Amino acid sequence: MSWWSDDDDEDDEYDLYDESTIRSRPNPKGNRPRTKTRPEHADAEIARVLGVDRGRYTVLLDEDTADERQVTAARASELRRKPIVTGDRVAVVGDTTGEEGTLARIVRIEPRSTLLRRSADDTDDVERVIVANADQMLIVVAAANPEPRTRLVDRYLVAAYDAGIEPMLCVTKIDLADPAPFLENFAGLDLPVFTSREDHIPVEEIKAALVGHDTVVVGHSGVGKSTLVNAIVPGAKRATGHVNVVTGRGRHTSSSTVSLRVENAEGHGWVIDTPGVRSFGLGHVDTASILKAFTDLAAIAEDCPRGCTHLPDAPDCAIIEAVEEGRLGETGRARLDSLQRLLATFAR
Ligand SMILES: Nc1nc2c(ncn2[C@@H]2O[C@H](COP(=O)(O)OP(=O)(O)OP(=O)(O)O)[C@@H](O)[C@H]2O)c(=O)[nH]1
Ligand SMILES: [Zn+2]
Repeated sequence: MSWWSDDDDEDDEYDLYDESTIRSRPNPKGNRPRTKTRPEHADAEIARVLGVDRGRYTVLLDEDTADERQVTAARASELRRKPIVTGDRVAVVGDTTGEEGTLARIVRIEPRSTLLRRSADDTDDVERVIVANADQMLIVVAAANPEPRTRLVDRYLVAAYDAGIEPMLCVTKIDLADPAPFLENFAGLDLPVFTSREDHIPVEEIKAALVGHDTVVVGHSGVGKSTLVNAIVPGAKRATGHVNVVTGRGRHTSSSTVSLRVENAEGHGWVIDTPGVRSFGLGHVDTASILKAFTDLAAIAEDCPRGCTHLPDAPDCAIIEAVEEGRLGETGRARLDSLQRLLATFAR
């Protein structure tokens, strides 16, 4: 089962294993809620969640110090069903030595700077969280085999914009097709673009963009994402698969989300590699969160009539007027086209 398909349900089966079986003594003072009288876990240490696997969390403690270590942890029952995801910063207590067979306990989720979410499909308002605290998204798409799909990239872009995450694009397999026609679709966006082929991956260029950031890497199965990640993070050992020449689909060879450290002479950053995405519903996205990614256009939209859709038939739309008057320069038209394409497809 894909980790994307239903994280919450997975937790159900494993609730058995969390620390709820270890009860604290009953509160002698009576009926105030137990959480209020509990110590505030002042001794808790803050850790980075590297990965989640069947109710167990791999967390990193004392990051960037001599004591840095990976620890296995379970969620405390007081967290109830709050999802904890890769990239979360959490407070852990208990045995945090990380020694074989030990299990620490996650008692708190720290406030998140960003949260990448999806819904089961576009009509679903229930959100699932995917990755926390990423500030960049690297969208990997193949120039061919499988054929690039503008709409899928649009979906990633909207998810990133909605979360306040900066998107970047890497087109792989440029030995198989010229990526230029596909890239024209995104000419109006401030989207850094890398192009890559297996025998000539721009490793240093990509690393330079990743160092100092937490980057979630997304892409459809078979696009060469693992090949790319393995090149950027030597030793990552992301499983690579083979594309079925008939269907163009890859086998789902990388099935879990992992955090990998990416390094160069300047420093390091984190790459969060997600398994091939099959569904990426955007039922929770609204017009405002798409528009806010187009900073310049958003400023102009303040002069739009109330409730303006900014779509081609919108009366007195200030953005459309600005573009028609040439006030947004040569790229203005392309940016408006991109905005309208995303709004028409995803906004509600
Ligand atoms: N021609 C060509 N093939 C490539 C390139 N990059 C990767 N491939 C091949 O594409 C296939 C899929 O690559 P992976 O790296 O496994 O793709 P993935 O996106 O990680 O796929 P999953 O593991 O299924 O998520 C492999 O056979 C690679 O050798 C490229 O630049 N050009
Ligand atoms: Zn408008």
